[in-house]
Amino acid sequence: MKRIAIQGIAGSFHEDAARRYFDEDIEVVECKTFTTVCDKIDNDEVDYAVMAIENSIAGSLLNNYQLIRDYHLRIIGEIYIHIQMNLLVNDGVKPEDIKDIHSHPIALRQCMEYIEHNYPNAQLHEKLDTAASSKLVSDKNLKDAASIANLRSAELYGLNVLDTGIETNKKNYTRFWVLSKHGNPTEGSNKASVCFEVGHFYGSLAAVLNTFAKNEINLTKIQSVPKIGKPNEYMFHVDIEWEKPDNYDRAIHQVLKCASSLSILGEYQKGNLHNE
Ligand SMILES: O=C(O)C(=O)C[C@]1(C(=O)O)C=C[C@@H](O)C=C1
Repeated sequence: MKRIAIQGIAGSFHEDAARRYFDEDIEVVECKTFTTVCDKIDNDEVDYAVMAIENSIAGSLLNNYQLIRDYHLRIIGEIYIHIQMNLLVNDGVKPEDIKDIHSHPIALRQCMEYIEHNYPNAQLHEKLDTAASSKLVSDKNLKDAASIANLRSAELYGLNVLDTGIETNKKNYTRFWVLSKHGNPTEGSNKASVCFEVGHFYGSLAAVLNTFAKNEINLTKIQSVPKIGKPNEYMFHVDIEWEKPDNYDRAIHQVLKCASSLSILGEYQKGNLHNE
């Protein structure tokens, strides 16, 4: 059975992403931090990892770009999960009892309008993941607290659903990458994630982007990530898609001539969007 590392515990969105991507029996290895996730792949303790890279409301997880580069991990796939948030409580807890709300910081951000409108005086507590907040509320049998998490965590930890669909924007998606230590391009790849640096002179970034355009390569995301310890220096991470593999090969060849460094982090199949 494949072993998959995630940041978080059973019932988190990471677990959901892992189970949906592999669509077979997997063993989920729970980790406290993303660094532990990377260590586990590096030490061959797991076969793959699933890692959130961006959310349609909260934006990119910049530190995860850095980790993937530092650990030389390969991106072998991606999956988009439709994120729906729920307010979960123990038996007998009513809305007026709630003084504390526990969740992952990004999940709290996704529900801020609801919280401010319904629980303006509640104390917010940031936890490592949404499921850990449900587990805490349940384990301690808190009668004045709620967690914000998904429905599976309510089932797993025996909580009741007080309110559902509480995220501010209903088009709330998180994109997860599937990572491995080694890995060849996935068969039938039509997407790649690459990162590069350019010199500090006019037109250097434009030259790289024009090379993609000229070769009919569709740029789906560009993200600049600061280089730690080197002020004003950035790595550019781009996601690109193609219809004809030859166009991709030619574009990469040409980019090598105009970028000062180029790494291909992974070539994989464009991910599907999964609804809850
Ligand atoms: O806390 C969880 O359940 C997670 O899987 C983490 C996470 C994230 O990192 O953004 C995943 C999806 C949601 O956007 C909220 C939280």
